Amino acid sequence: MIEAQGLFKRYGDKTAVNGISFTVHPGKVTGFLGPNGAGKSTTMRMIVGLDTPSAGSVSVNGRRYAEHRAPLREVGALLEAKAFHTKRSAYNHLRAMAATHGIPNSRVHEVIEMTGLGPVAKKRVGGFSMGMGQRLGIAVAMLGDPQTVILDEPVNGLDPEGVQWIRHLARGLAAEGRTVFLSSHLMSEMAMTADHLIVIGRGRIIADAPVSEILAGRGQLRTRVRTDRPSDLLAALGGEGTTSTFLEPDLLEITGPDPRRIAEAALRRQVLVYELTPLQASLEEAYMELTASEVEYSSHDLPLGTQAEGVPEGSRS
Ligand SMILES: Nc1ncnc2c1ncn2[C@@H]1O[C@H](COP(=O)(O)OP(=O)(O)OP(=O)(O)O)[C@@H](O)[C@H]1O
Repeated sequence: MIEAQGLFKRYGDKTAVNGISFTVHPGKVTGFLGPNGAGKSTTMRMIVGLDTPSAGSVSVNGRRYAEHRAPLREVGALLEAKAFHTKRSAYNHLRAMAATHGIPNSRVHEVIEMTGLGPVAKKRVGGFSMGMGQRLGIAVAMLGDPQTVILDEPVNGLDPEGVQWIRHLARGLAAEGRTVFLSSHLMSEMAMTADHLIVIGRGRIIADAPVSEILAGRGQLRTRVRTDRPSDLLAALGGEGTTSTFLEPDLLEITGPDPRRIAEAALRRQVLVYELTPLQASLEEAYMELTASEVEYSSHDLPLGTQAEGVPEGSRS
Protein backbone atom coordinates (compact mmCIF):
# COMPACT_ATOMS: atom_id res chain seq x y z
CA MET A 1 0.00 0.00 0.00
CA ILE A 2 1.23 3.47 -0.89
CA GLU A 3 -0.09 6.42 1.10
CA ALA A 4 0.61 10.04 0.23
CA GLN A 5 -0.39 12.84 2.58
CA GLY A 6 -0.28 16.45 1.42
CA LEU A 7 2.66 15.64 -0.84
CA PHE A 8 4.24 18.76 -2.22
CA LYS A 9 7.30 19.37 -4.39
CA ARG A 10 8.69 22.64 -5.59
CA TYR A 11 11.70 23.16 -7.85
CA GLY A 12 12.69 26.81 -7.51
CA ASP A 13 9.51 28.71 -8.25
CA LYS A 14 7.99 25.76 -10.12
CA THR A 15 5.44 23.69 -8.21
CA ALA A 16 5.64 20.19 -9.66
CA VAL A 17 3.37 18.46 -7.11
CA ASN A 18 0.84 20.59 -5.31
CA GLY A 19 -0.19 18.99 -2.02
CA ILE A 20 -1.68 15.68 -3.15
CA SER A 21 -3.08 12.92 -0.94
CA PHE A 22 -3.97 9.47 -2.22
CA THR A 23 -3.80 5.78 -1.38
CA VAL A 24 -2.78 3.00 -3.74
CA HIS A 25 -4.27 -0.29 -2.59
CA PRO A 26 -2.93 -3.83 -2.95
CA GLY A 27 -4.56 -6.39 -5.24
CA LYS A 28 -5.32 -3.87 -7.97
CA VAL A 29 -3.60 -2.08 -10.80
CA THR A 30 -3.80 1.64 -10.13
CA GLY A 31 -3.11 3.87 -13.10
CA PHE A 32 -1.48 7.23 -12.52
CA LEU A 33 -2.65 9.31 -15.42
CA GLY A 34 -1.96 12.85 -16.46
CA PRO A 35 -0.69 15.03 -19.29
CA ASN A 36 3.00 15.73 -19.77
CA GLY A 37 4.45 17.69 -16.90
CA ALA A 38 1.54 16.86 -14.58
CA GLY A 39 3.84 15.64 -11.80
CA LYS A 40 3.67 11.86 -12.20
CA SER A 41 7.39 11.13 -12.33
CA THR A 42 8.11 13.56 -9.50
CA THR A 43 5.53 11.82 -7.32
CA MET A 44 6.96 8.40 -8.15
CA ARG A 45 10.48 9.56 -7.42
CA MET A 46 9.34 10.83 -4.01
CA ILE A 47 7.73 7.45 -3.26
CA VAL A 48 11.08 5.70 -3.68
CA GLY A 49 13.10 8.40 -1.97
CA LEU A 50 14.87 9.74 -5.09
CA ASP A 51 13.36 13.15 -4.45
CA THR A 52 12.55 14.73 -1.11
CA PRO A 53 9.09 16.25 -0.67
CA SER A 54 9.09 20.01 0.01
CA ALA A 55 6.18 19.25 2.35
CA GLY A 56 3.95 16.31 3.19
CA SER A 57 4.94 12.67 3.21
CA VAL A 58 4.58 9.41 1.39
CA SER A 59 4.89 5.92 2.81
CA VAL A 60 5.00 2.41 1.47
CA ASN A 61 3.48 -0.24 3.71
CA GLY A 62 3.38 2.24 6.58
CA ARG A 63 6.98 3.49 6.38
CA ARG A 64 8.93 5.94 4.35
CA TYR A 65 11.02 4.19 1.70
CA ALA A 66 14.29 5.01 3.45
CA GLU A 67 13.02 3.55 6.71
CA HIS A 68 12.66 0.07 5.26
CA ARG A 69 15.53 -2.22 6.19
CA ALA A 70 15.48 -3.89 2.77
CA PRO A 71 13.67 -1.41 0.48
CA LEU A 72 14.28 -3.45 -2.67
CA ARG A 73 12.24 -6.27 -1.14
CA GLU A 74 9.47 -3.83 -0.30
CA VAL A 75 9.21 -1.72 -3.46
CA GLY A 76 10.38 -2.42 -6.99
CA ALA A 77 10.46 0.54 -9.34
CA LEU A 78 11.08 1.20 -13.00
CA LEU A 79 11.68 4.92 -13.33
CA GLU A 80 12.53 6.70 -16.58
CA ALA A 81 15.57 5.79 -18.68
CA LYS A 82 17.97 3.62 -16.77
CA ALA A 83 21.72 3.92 -16.55
CA PHE A 84 22.98 0.39 -17.01
CA HIS A 85 26.63 -0.53 -17.40
CA THR A 86 26.38 -1.04 -21.11
CA LYS A 87 29.32 -3.46 -21.34
CA ARG A 88 27.83 -5.83 -18.82
CA SER A 89 25.44 -8.60 -19.75
CA ALA A 90 21.90 -8.49 -18.38
CA TYR A 91 22.69 -11.57 -16.32
CA ASN A 92 25.80 -9.99 -14.77
CA HIS A 93 23.97 -6.77 -14.10
CA LEU A 94 21.19 -8.60 -12.26
CA ARG A 95 23.71 -10.78 -10.41
CA ALA A 96 25.61 -7.72 -9.19
CA MET A 97 22.40 -6.05 -8.03
CA ALA A 98 21.28 -9.22 -6.28
CA ALA A 99 24.64 -9.66 -4.56
CA THR A 100 24.65 -6.13 -3.13
CA HIS A 101 21.17 -6.63 -1.73
CA GLY A 102 21.65 -10.12 -0.31
CA ILE A 103 19.32 -11.66 -2.86
CA PRO A 104 20.11 -15.26 -3.89
CA ASN A 105 21.21 -16.02 -7.43
CA SER A 106 18.22 -18.30 -7.90
CA ARG A 107 16.05 -15.17 -7.92
CA VAL A 108 18.14 -13.76 -10.80
CA HIS A 109 17.16 -16.79 -12.88
CA GLU A 110 13.53 -16.36 -11.86
CA VAL A 111 13.32 -12.73 -12.95
CA ILE A 112 15.11 -13.50 -16.21
CA GLU A 113 12.50 -16.16 -16.86
CA MET A 114 9.64 -13.89 -15.76
CA THR A 115 10.66 -11.05 -18.08
CA GLY A 116 11.49 -13.21 -21.09
CA LEU A 117 15.12 -12.09 -21.08
CA GLY A 118 16.45 -15.68 -21.33
CA PRO A 119 17.62 -15.57 -24.96
CA VAL A 120 19.56 -12.30 -24.47
CA ALA A 121 20.60 -12.58 -20.82
CA LYS A 122 24.27 -13.18 -21.66
CA LYS A 123 24.41 -10.38 -24.24
CA ARG A 124 25.79 -6.92 -23.55
CA VAL A 125 23.11 -4.52 -22.38
CA GLY A 126 24.56 -1.85 -24.71
CA GLY A 127 23.11 -3.67 -27.71
CA PHE A 128 19.63 -4.03 -26.24
CA SER A 129 16.55 -2.76 -28.00
CA MET A 130 14.32 -0.37 -26.09
CA GLY A 131 11.93 -3.23 -25.34
CA MET A 132 14.70 -5.42 -23.94
CA GLY A 133 16.01 -2.52 -21.86
CA GLN A 134 12.52 -2.05 -20.48
CA ARG A 135 12.30 -5.76 -19.63
CA LEU A 136 15.66 -5.54 -17.88
CA GLY A 137 14.42 -2.54 -15.88
CA ILE A 138 11.42 -4.56 -14.82
CA ALA A 139 13.62 -7.57 -13.96
CA VAL A 140 15.61 -5.26 -11.66
CA ALA A 141 12.39 -3.97 -10.12
CA MET A 142 11.19 -7.53 -9.46
CA LEU A 143 14.51 -8.77 -8.07
CA GLY A 144 13.52 -8.33 -4.42
CA ASP A 145 10.13 -10.00 -5.04
CA PRO A 146 8.54 -6.76 -3.80
CA GLN A 147 4.99 -6.39 -2.56
CA THR A 148 4.71 -3.00 -4.26
CA VAL A 149 5.63 -2.36 -7.88
CA ILE A 150 5.93 1.11 -9.40
CA LEU A 151 6.39 1.50 -13.15
CA ASP A 152 6.78 4.96 -14.69
CA GLU A 153 5.52 5.01 -18.30
CA PRO A 154 6.36 1.31 -18.76
CA VAL A 155 4.91 1.06 -22.27
CA ASN A 156 6.79 4.05 -23.68
CA GLY A 157 8.53 3.01 -26.86
CA LEU A 158 7.32 -0.58 -26.75
CA ASP A 159 5.89 -2.49 -29.69
CA PRO A 160 2.36 -3.92 -29.41
CA GLU A 161 3.67 -7.26 -28.17
CA GLY A 162 5.67 -5.49 -25.44
CA VAL A 163 2.66 -3.39 -24.48
CA GLN A 164 0.56 -6.51 -24.12
CA TRP A 165 3.27 -8.17 -22.09
CA ILE A 166 3.36 -5.24 -19.63
CA ARG A 167 -0.43 -5.37 -19.38
CA HIS A 168 -0.40 -9.07 -18.51
CA LEU A 169 2.46 -8.64 -16.10
CA ALA A 170 0.74 -5.80 -14.24
CA ARG A 171 -2.53 -7.69 -14.01
CA GLY A 172 -0.75 -10.85 -12.90
CA LEU A 173 1.14 -9.02 -10.14
CA ALA A 174 -2.07 -7.43 -8.88
CA ALA A 175 -3.82 -10.82 -8.95
CA GLU A 176 -1.08 -12.08 -6.61
CA GLY A 177 -2.19 -9.38 -4.19
CA ARG A 178 0.60 -6.88 -4.88
CA THR A 179 0.21 -3.13 -5.07
CA VAL A 180 0.78 -2.09 -8.68
CA PHE A 181 1.14 1.60 -9.56
CA LEU A 182 1.65 2.47 -13.24
CA SER A 183 1.94 5.87 -14.85
CA SER A 184 0.93 6.83 -18.34
CA HIS A 185 -0.31 9.78 -20.30
CA LEU A 186 -2.51 7.51 -22.44
CA MET A 187 -6.02 6.95 -21.20
CA SER A 188 -6.66 4.20 -23.75
CA GLU A 189 -3.73 2.20 -22.39
CA MET A 190 -4.64 2.72 -18.76
CA ALA A 191 -8.29 1.83 -19.29
CA MET A 192 -7.23 -1.58 -20.57
CA THR A 193 -4.81 -2.25 -17.74
CA ALA A 194 -5.94 -0.45 -14.61
CA ASP A 195 -8.77 -1.11 -12.17
CA HIS A 196 -8.49 2.27 -10.54
CA LEU A 197 -7.27 5.62 -11.80
CA ILE A 198 -5.66 8.56 -10.12
CA VAL A 199 -5.70 11.44 -12.58
CA ILE A 200 -3.35 14.33 -11.98
CA GLY A 201 -3.04 17.68 -13.72
CA ARG A 202 -0.64 20.52 -12.88
CA GLY A 203 0.39 18.81 -9.68
CA ARG A 204 -3.14 18.35 -8.34
CA ILE A 205 -5.42 15.34 -8.23
CA ILE A 206 -8.42 15.79 -10.45
CA ALA A 207 -9.93 12.30 -10.15
CA ASP A 208 -9.36 9.28 -7.92
CA ALA A 209 -11.90 6.55 -8.68
CA PRO A 210 -12.46 3.17 -10.30
CA VAL A 211 -12.04 3.26 -14.08
CA SER A 212 -15.71 2.42 -14.60
CA GLU A 213 -16.82 5.31 -12.41
CA ILE A 214 -14.60 7.80 -14.21
CA LEU A 215 -16.05 6.74 -17.52
CA ALA A 216 -19.65 6.67 -16.33
CA GLY A 217 -19.47 10.07 -14.70
CA ARG A 218 -17.87 11.84 -17.59
CA GLY A 219 -19.14 13.00 -20.90
CA GLN A 220 -22.71 14.16 -21.27
CA LEU A 221 -25.31 11.81 -22.68
CA ARG A 222 -25.41 12.19 -26.42
CA THR A 223 -27.86 10.55 -28.77
CA ARG A 224 -28.06 10.59 -32.53
CA VAL A 225 -31.65 10.85 -33.73
CA ARG A 226 -32.97 10.62 -37.27
CA THR A 227 -36.46 11.92 -37.85
CA ASP A 228 -38.29 13.81 -40.61
CA ARG A 229 -39.76 16.26 -38.04
CA PRO A 230 -36.73 17.35 -36.00
CA SER A 231 -38.19 20.70 -34.93
CA ASP A 232 -41.31 19.02 -33.55
CA LEU A 233 -39.19 16.54 -31.65
CA LEU A 234 -37.06 19.33 -30.13
CA ALA A 235 -40.19 21.24 -29.17
CA ALA A 236 -41.53 18.12 -27.46
CA LEU A 237 -38.30 17.73 -25.52
CA GLY A 238 -38.43 21.29 -24.24
CA GLY A 239 -35.31 23.43 -24.09
CA GLU A 240 -34.10 22.83 -20.57
CA GLY A 241 -30.98 20.68 -20.30
CA THR A 242 -31.12 19.87 -24.00
CA THR A 243 -28.80 21.03 -26.72
CA SER A 244 -28.90 19.85 -30.30
CA THR A 245 -26.89 20.01 -33.47
CA PHE A 246 -28.09 19.26 -36.97
CA LEU A 247 -25.75 16.81 -38.66
CA GLU A 248 -27.99 16.43 -41.70
CA PRO A 249 -31.45 17.87 -42.40
CA ASP A 250 -33.08 14.81 -40.80
CA LEU A 251 -30.25 13.87 -38.39
CA LEU A 252 -29.74 15.47 -34.98
CA GLU A 253 -27.23 14.97 -32.24
CA ILE A 254 -29.03 15.64 -28.97
CA THR A 255 -27.09 16.22 -25.77
CA GLY A 256 -28.75 16.01 -22.37
CA PRO A 257 -31.79 13.74 -22.24
CA ASP A 258 -31.32 9.98 -22.32
CA PRO A 259 -32.59 7.94 -25.30
CA ARG A 260 -35.72 6.85 -23.41
CA ARG A 261 -36.76 10.45 -22.76
CA ILE A 262 -36.23 11.26 -26.42
CA ALA A 263 -38.33 8.26 -27.50
CA GLU A 264 -41.10 9.21 -25.06
CA ALA A 265 -41.15 12.78 -26.34
CA ALA A 266 -41.36 11.51 -29.92
CA LEU A 267 -44.22 9.19 -29.01
CA ARG A 268 -46.14 11.97 -27.28
CA ARG A 269 -45.85 14.24 -30.32
CA GLN A 270 -46.43 11.34 -32.78
CA VAL A 271 -43.08 12.07 -34.45
CA LEU A 272 -41.64 9.21 -36.44
CA VAL A 273 -38.07 8.41 -35.36
CA TYR A 274 -36.14 6.00 -37.52
CA GLU A 275 -32.75 6.09 -35.84
CA LEU A 276 -31.94 6.50 -32.17
CA THR A 277 -28.31 5.80 -31.30
CA PRO A 278 -26.83 6.43 -27.86
CA LEU A 279 -23.26 7.74 -28.22
CA GLN A 280 -20.96 6.86 -25.37
CA ALA A 281 -18.23 9.27 -24.45
CA SER A 282 -15.01 7.62 -25.51
CA LEU A 283 -12.23 7.08 -23.03
CA GLU A 284 -10.13 9.75 -24.65
CA GLU A 285 -13.05 12.20 -24.52
CA ALA A 286 -13.54 11.50 -20.84
CA TYR A 287 -9.86 12.08 -20.21
CA MET A 288 -9.66 15.22 -22.34
CA GLU A 289 -12.65 16.60 -20.51
CA LEU A 290 -11.07 15.85 -17.15
CA THR A 291 -7.74 17.38 -17.97
CA ALA A 292 -8.79 20.11 -20.40
CA SER A 293 -7.88 22.95 -18.09
CA GLU A 294 -4.94 21.16 -16.52
CA VAL A 295 -2.44 20.74 -19.33
CA GLU A 296 0.66 22.86 -18.85
CA TYR A 297 0.70 23.92 -22.46
CA SER A 298 -1.84 23.19 -25.11
CA SER A 299 -1.39 23.81 -28.80
CA HIS A 300 -3.92 26.67 -28.47
CA ASP A 301 -1.44 28.54 -26.29
CA LEU A 302 1.22 28.64 -28.98
CA PRO A 303 1.46 31.50 -31.46
CA LEU A 304 -0.07 30.69 -34.82
CA GLY A 305 2.36 29.04 -37.15
CA THR A 306 4.30 27.26 -34.41
CA GLN A 307 1.61 24.81 -33.39
CA ALA A 308 3.04 21.79 -35.13
CA GLU A 309 6.63 22.49 -34.21
CA GLY A 310 8.86 21.66 -31.31
CA VAL A 311 7.98 20.62 -27.82
CA PRO A 312 7.70 23.48 -25.35
CA GLU A 313 9.92 23.25 -22.33
CA GLY A 314 8.16 21.52 -19.50
CA SER A 315 6.02 19.35 -21.71
CA ARG A 316 8.67 16.74 -22.41
CA SER A 317 7.73 13.15 -21.92
N1 LIG B 1 14.49 18.38 -11.48
C1 LIG B 1 13.58 19.27 -11.87
N2 LIG B 1 13.88 20.59 -11.87
C2 LIG B 1 12.98 21.52 -12.26
N3 LIG B 1 11.73 21.22 -12.68
C3 LIG B 1 11.38 19.93 -12.71
C4 LIG B 1 12.27 18.89 -12.32
N4 LIG B 1 11.64 17.70 -12.44
C5 LIG B 1 10.40 17.99 -12.91
N5 LIG B 1 10.25 19.33 -13.05
C6 LIG B 1 9.03 20.03 -13.53
O1 LIG B 1 7.97 19.62 -12.71
C7 LIG B 1 6.79 19.41 -13.49
C8 LIG B 1 6.32 17.97 -13.29
O2 LIG B 1 7.23 17.09 -13.95
P1 LIG B 1 7.08 15.53 -13.97
O3 LIG B 1 8.24 14.97 -14.74
O4 LIG B 1 6.86 15.01 -12.61
O5 LIG B 1 5.74 15.35 -14.80
P2 LIG B 1 5.16 14.05 -15.49
O6 LIG B 1 3.72 14.04 -15.19
O7 LIG B 1 5.95 12.86 -15.11
O8 LIG B 1 5.37 14.39 -17.01
P3 LIG B 1 5.81 13.47 -18.22
O9 LIG B 1 4.60 12.69 -18.62
O10 LIG B 1 6.16 14.52 -19.24
O11 LIG B 1 6.97 12.65 -17.78
C9 LIG B 1 7.15 19.75 -14.90
O12 LIG B 1 6.79 21.09 -15.13
C10 LIG B 1 8.64 19.60 -14.95
O13 LIG B 1 9.21 20.44 -15.91
